[in-house]
Amino acid sequence: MSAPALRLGTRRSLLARTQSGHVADLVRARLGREVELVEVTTDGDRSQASNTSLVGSSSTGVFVSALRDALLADEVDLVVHSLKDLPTAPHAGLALAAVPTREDSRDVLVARDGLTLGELPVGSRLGTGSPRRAAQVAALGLGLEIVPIRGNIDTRVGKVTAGELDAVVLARAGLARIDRLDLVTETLDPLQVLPAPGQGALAVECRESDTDLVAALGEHLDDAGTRAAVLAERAVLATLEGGCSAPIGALGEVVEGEDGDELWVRAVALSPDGALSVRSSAAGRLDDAVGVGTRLGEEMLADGAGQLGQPGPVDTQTEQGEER
Ligand SMILES: NCc1[nH]cc(CCC(=O)O)c1CC(=O)O
Repeated sequence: MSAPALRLGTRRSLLARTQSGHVADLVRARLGREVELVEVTTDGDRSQASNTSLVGSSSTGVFVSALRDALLADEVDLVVHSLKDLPTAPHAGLALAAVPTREDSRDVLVARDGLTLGELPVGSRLGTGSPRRAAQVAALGLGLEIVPIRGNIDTRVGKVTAGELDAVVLARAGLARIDRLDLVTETLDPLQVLPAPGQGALAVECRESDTDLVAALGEHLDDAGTRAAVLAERAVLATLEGGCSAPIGALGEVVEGEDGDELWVRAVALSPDGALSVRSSAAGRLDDAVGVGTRLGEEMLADGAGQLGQPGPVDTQTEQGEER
């Protein structure tokens, strides 16, 4: 008798289904297991359906927690998250079984008339719901008006098409996954806009107690370079979260060094208006990814990253309000 089909829990949105379908294909091809997609309805999806505001709930990760609940209730065997939506703290009973090879981690501009950031006239309206994107775009000093927006990719792009906004900033990976890279008018250089920790990467999560599945996913789906990069980026974030509420960007990259692969990490913390920022970088070995990221975060705190925050209960780290 062959093993029963693995149940892969997924949200209903186009991006979620595409990501889940991609991992299901990898599992079929590399583990030789049958996979069945099981739809999990999240509070976030429900409140979108009823058009209720999500304000206040995105910080707790409604999209992530519904999938995790389904895992813990044994309704599904594995789930796929956008890694940048995962809280930095590990979840009891769950294992980050695999981090597959990531998509391009950069942010992109989708602007009217094919314009790039530098070509947008002063006073142009640029939409983003991400404090990290808002602060970094403001820091460029282009005189753009930053307009807070939320909603899924279609909703955000639709505001440009409708003429309500001149441009929006999105994750390139999201557009790539839904096959809409044709919308991109500029890919933003990480020297100007550093992506969110984990951006462009997927997290494959399952029950820690499913040790065979954890091992098989780790062996066949995990990409060591991607895992090292995102572990370092998340270690920067976790370290800064302790003493800093400022928006943070971080990007780890694996480069070939003289003695084999090296991990390079760049990070930025900014005041919400982008006027102040602390930037730093660090390098190290892939098997010391968490150490590299942690030391980088500590150095940024020593450089004053803890003094960049803002008053009020604004959750600057979540970018989930933008997805849905
Ligand atoms: N902001 C929410 C979000 N969470 C994950 C993605 C897709 C890209 C990724 O996997 O990093 C997006 C869309 C975006 O940022 O434009």
